[in-house]
Amino acid sequence: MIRFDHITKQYPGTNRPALNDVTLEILRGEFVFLVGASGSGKSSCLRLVLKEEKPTRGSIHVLGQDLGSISSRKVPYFRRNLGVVFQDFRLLTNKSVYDNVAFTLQVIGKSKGFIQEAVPDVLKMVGLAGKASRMPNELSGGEQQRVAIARAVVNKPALLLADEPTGNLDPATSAGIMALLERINAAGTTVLMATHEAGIVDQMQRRVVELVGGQIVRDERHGGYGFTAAIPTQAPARGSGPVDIVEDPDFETVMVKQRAAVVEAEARQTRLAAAEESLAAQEAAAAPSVPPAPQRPAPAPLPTVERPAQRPERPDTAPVEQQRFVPAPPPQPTPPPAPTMPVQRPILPPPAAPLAAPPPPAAPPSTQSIPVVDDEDVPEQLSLAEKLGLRAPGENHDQTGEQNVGPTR
Ligand SMILES: Nc1ncnc2c1ncn2[C@@H]1O[C@H](COP(=O)(O)OP(=O)(O)OP(=O)(O)O)[C@@H](O)[C@H]1O
Repeated sequence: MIRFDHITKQYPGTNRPALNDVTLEILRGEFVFLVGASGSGKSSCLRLVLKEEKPTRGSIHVLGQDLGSISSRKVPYFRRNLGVVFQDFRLLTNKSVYDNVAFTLQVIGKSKGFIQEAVPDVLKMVGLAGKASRMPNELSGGEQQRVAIARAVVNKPALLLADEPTGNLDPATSAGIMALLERINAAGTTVLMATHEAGIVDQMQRRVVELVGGQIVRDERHGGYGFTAAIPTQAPARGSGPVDIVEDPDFETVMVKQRAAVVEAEARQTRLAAAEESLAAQEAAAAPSVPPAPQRPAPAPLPTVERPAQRPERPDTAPVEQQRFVPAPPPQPTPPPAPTMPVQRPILPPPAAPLAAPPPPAAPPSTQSIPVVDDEDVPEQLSLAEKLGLRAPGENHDQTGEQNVGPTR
């Protein structure tokens, strides 16, 4: 699903790498937490998977594709197989909940009929079926994040990347968001989540990959947050009830459809990767001065066993061995010693009723700056559609995104 082979990432103008010789493999269906102190390289990992950044050294394979062989022009198509959720939600503030989710499908040219079926389904899955016509500023923070998750998964991605998705939420609301991500993972979507939330990681006991100074220092099958828990976590607010995620009786029907769609999307991606490999081989044969592309490993077989509807795959079937990664000592300046304070393990509340918190102001869309290194790099400022991988960088589009949207090939 994701493979980093000896990845080093050094940003221009810096004197030490953000990631230093990182080798990591994440298999289909896993739920992986990426933890580590601020600046340890978590977001850099996610940006590399998204191909927002290029590694300085090493190779990355995602969904069977060597990212080094994907041209800038094809990056948006590659990203259609990924869902991305950010800490600041990044909703379109002038569009309703329904339209925020539908927008993702409109820009990739899905039919009106498809959108009219898919959007209510996914809103049901995230527990917002009754709030489709609300505007983002009429929602709580947790609800806004659920819209963002709905938007990320409506296209049935095989892989969901989440960069601190609970960073702006209180503990009770965070627990609800995590329950939702667990259910999405149970439907077959692989989840890679960067987080500082010790309580969540400790509670879920999923695979944990810990970074210190750009190197993996721990890769545990059933991990807790570990020594990086220096960042204080809030106790649940008094009176904040647990969060109702999905109590709709049709929920399991929706999840069955979601599972089938993810399997289908993976099969489509495998076929696409094989076709692109064949095309690359033909192009290489036609241009003898270009060295042949390194051979890609055969795609892993598709899952043949349905996962249980209620429970995600438990770690005892996970393919990772505890503490299997023992990194070499970092050659760069030694990272600060791990804090010796005991790990905080706040108890997460059980899922149940929605919070009545006042809606926070919608976060403005973030414009992340990406350094330009050469012509192959993605442009510095990306629009939302570009950021979502739904439109080629630099491609013309209108202001609202409601007109002239469609497939870019
Ligand atoms: N665009 C950039 N240009 C230069 N340096 C960068 C850039 N992005 C990140 N870095 C540096 O790379 C290192 C890793 O940053 P990264 O954002 O990956 O860390 P992180 O673990 O996600 O941190 P946080 O938890 O605070 O988000 C840091 O030292 C950071 O300053």
